[in-house]
Amino acid sequence: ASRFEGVTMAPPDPILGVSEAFKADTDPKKLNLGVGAYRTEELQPKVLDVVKKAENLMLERGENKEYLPIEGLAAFNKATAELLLGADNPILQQGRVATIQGLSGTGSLRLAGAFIERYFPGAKVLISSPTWGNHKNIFNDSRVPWSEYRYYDPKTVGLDFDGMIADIKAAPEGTFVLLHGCAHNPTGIDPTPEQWEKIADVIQEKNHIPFFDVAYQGFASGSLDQDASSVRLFAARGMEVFVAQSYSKNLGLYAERVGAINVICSSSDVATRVKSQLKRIARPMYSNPPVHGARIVANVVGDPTLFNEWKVEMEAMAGRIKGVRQKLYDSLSAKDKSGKDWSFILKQIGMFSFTGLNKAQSDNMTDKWHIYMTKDGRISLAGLSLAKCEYLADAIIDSYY
Ligand SMILES: Cc1ncc(COP(=O)(O)O)c(CN[C@@](C)(CC(=O)O)C(=O)O)c1O
Repeated sequence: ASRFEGVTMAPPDPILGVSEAFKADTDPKKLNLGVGAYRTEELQPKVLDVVKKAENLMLERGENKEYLPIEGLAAFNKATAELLLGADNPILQQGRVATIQGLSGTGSLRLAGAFIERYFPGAKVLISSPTWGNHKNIFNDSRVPWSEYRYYDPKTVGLDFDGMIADIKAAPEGTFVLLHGCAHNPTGIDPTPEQWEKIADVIQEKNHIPFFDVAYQGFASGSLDQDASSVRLFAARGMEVFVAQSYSKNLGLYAERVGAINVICSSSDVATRVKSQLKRIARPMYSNPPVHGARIVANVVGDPTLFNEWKVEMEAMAGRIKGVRQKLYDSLSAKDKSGKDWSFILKQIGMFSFTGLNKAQSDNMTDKWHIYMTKDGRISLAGLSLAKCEYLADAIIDSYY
């Protein structure tokens, strides 16, 4: 008998497990609207042209494979903080940001979770209801307690803003409030600029610590600056802020695992100490991060021509998704005689649409129509083509009623 008798079978991941089921499906009509990974109109993965150009540059230079420092590639850390806050942000000149290159968004969130567990014993993280499924795993495994603030209102298929504010206000002073910088996952519903001001007010009033997860900067609206406006608003108020970043979606570096954790601190002295302790946590966790993707980001951002080309490609990706949103809305509106209002599909932003389909209805989408989606009713429009919108609309209407 094995020594591992006690090890039971883990359930498939609610998001990544959907891709596994999709791969196993042999039906030619199958459609993967599960994982938030960008596909072209031909439903193929996309390596951005600027990424290929940056890699060719790197190959010509023949760079070495020496270990990076624990905190990552310096040129990347500089570029990522400037992208987030704006290169001319006085916070950067004052040296008040501790930036550590992390293993993409997930690894950066995890590093922050370990830091919170170590330096804020008893503190809790407040996460949106619903939120990205892996947030709960990350804080559970970091041994940081969490609870939820109201976010999605099924009645209005919109933001339950009053509920959100009330729950943040009711949390014990010094709670970490996890906020999606833009393109909320899974709802695709973002606060308005006025609502962000009020969210910042209540967080300041309660002396909470804002913790942004920025996984879609530039990918949501097509503008890097617009998508960072919520974070910059909080930073401009002089708050100390955690911000996790990811280049999986906006630069298509999914499997390169490129991201960062930024801690905006009240002084450069504090930032220096915070950075030193984040390094101390990273060293026994993975020692130092992978160099390839970080060099790609540094090269793209560091070269004005490549940087501008990246912005054009990002706008094109965001634009393609807006195009399928419109086509899906038109198809549903044309086919659905019930008069249901499907306009939430147009109002939502980013790569997801929260359809309101329940688990049984989502199962029907898969079992009968071979359309793969997460069981919370989320569909990734990044995996949808214009050509497939009619088919998807038929499946949604068949499953809804
Ligand atoms: C809000 C949010 N934060 C962090 C991440 C982490 O991404 P990274 O580790 O690759 O940087 C994701 C990715 N969420 C995806 C796109 C993929 C996933 O589940 O990992 C999703 O389908 O929701 C995300 O949606």
